[in-house]
Amino acid sequence: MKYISIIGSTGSIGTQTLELVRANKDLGVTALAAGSNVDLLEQQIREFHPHTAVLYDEQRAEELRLRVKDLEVQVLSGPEGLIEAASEPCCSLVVTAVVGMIGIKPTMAAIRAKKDIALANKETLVTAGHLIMPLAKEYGVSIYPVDSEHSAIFQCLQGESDRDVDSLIITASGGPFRTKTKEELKTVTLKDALKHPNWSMGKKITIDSATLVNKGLEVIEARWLFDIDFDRIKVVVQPQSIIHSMVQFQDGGVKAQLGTPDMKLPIQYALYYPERRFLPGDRLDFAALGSISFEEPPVDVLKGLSYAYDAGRTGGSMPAVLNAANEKAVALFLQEKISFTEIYDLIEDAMNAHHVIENPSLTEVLETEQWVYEFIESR
Ligand SMILES: NC(=O)C1=CN([C@@H]2O[C@H](COP(=O)(O)OP(=O)(O)OC[C@H]3O[C@@H](n4cnc5c(N)ncnc54)[C@H](OP(=O)(O)O)[C@@H]3O)[C@@H](O)[C@H]2O)C=CC1
Ligand SMILES: CC(=O)[C@@H](O)[C@H](O)COP(=O)(O)O
Ligand SMILES: [Mn+2]
Repeated sequence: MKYISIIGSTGSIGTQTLELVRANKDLGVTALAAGSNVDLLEQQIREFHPHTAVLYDEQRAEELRLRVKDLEVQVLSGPEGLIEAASEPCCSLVVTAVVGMIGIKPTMAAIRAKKDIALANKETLVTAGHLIMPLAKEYGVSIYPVDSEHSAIFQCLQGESDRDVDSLIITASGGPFRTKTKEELKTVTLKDALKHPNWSMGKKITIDSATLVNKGLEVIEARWLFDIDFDRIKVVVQPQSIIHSMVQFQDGGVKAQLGTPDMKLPIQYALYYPERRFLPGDRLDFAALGSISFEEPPVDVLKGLSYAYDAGRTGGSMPAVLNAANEKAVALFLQEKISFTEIYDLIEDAMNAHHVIENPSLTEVLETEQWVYEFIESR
């Protein structure tokens, strides 16, 4: 039996992870954590019987405590609750499926408790990769990528030697605004931005795909996961999202991982690595597909990717600035308080105003996040 904890169990990645638990009798759940969705977390507790359940929101946690008092489950709240869920003694792997920098501390706690990590929460590596990767090494913990592109690269790298790798080629769908002009982008709506062409995901990452910030975050995530320079990480638009990413080798050969757009494959690969398991679902029908195409990323219009290369190459606290400004800007866009293109303005202004801290500590990363929020609020 393999026991897992899921931080962010009520979201897109969390619920798909639980579908896999439901389908595989050798998986069990020790802890489930979410933000405020009391109804769904109650259902999940009744079905999966974790020892620990966490709602970040203390009031909702109190409501949950009353609702599940017939069960043997401890209900916790707040940042300490997330840390406890991530360090549950019986679990061997933590799925980090929470959205945003709130994932940093539970991920570090899980590593210190010697849990392997199935990492979906890319914001943690983007902002604190310089702390997370050495910590994982120190504690002998594996970090398995769940993000589809990074899982694809990880799959392509199996059986290969690092010294034979020339470059990583991350594919991008281009999002719903792939072919828009700068002028057209000014009038797009929230509804337009939430229509991802290929993937069904949480709202924040769906907006990030539309701005190309998602691809930028993924470039920085790849830099940490695969310990490779930015010059050797390339991005190509592959609008059908059939090729999930590729690795080019020194001899010119290229390996790609292909599949239908279904996150259950990368999640399952991370849960069972190095074993592959049967997974029901549609299979690719190449003849019916006819063709797959490639394009240059439209970096002059969708500026998220360029910001990320700049932030990544600058290093230090700059990726945290990019990420925090984006998290705040996307939240404002989702509340329809700013326009789509103002997401770029907020990121650019925050990055321009920031004085970089080299090799920031965790405290400095979190202070940088706070500085960005205050900077944006004071504008
Ligand atoms: N969805 C996808 O297909 C993919 C997602 N990812 C990455 O995975 C992560 C999760 O994305 P996704 O599943 O789409 O996001 P969702 O918005 O669907 O889910 C987010 C989850 O995080 C929980 N959460 C939010 N705030 C807190 C908090 N303060 N404390 C505890 N839990 C909290 C939510 O709980 P509640 O429901 O209560 O708000 C929910 O369970 C992101 O980093 C994303 O970039 C990467 C690749 C693909
Ligand atoms: C499923 C997944 O991993 C997402 O990150 C997805 O890749 C988003 O697609 P684009 O950012 O390429 O539109
Ligand atoms: Mn991805």
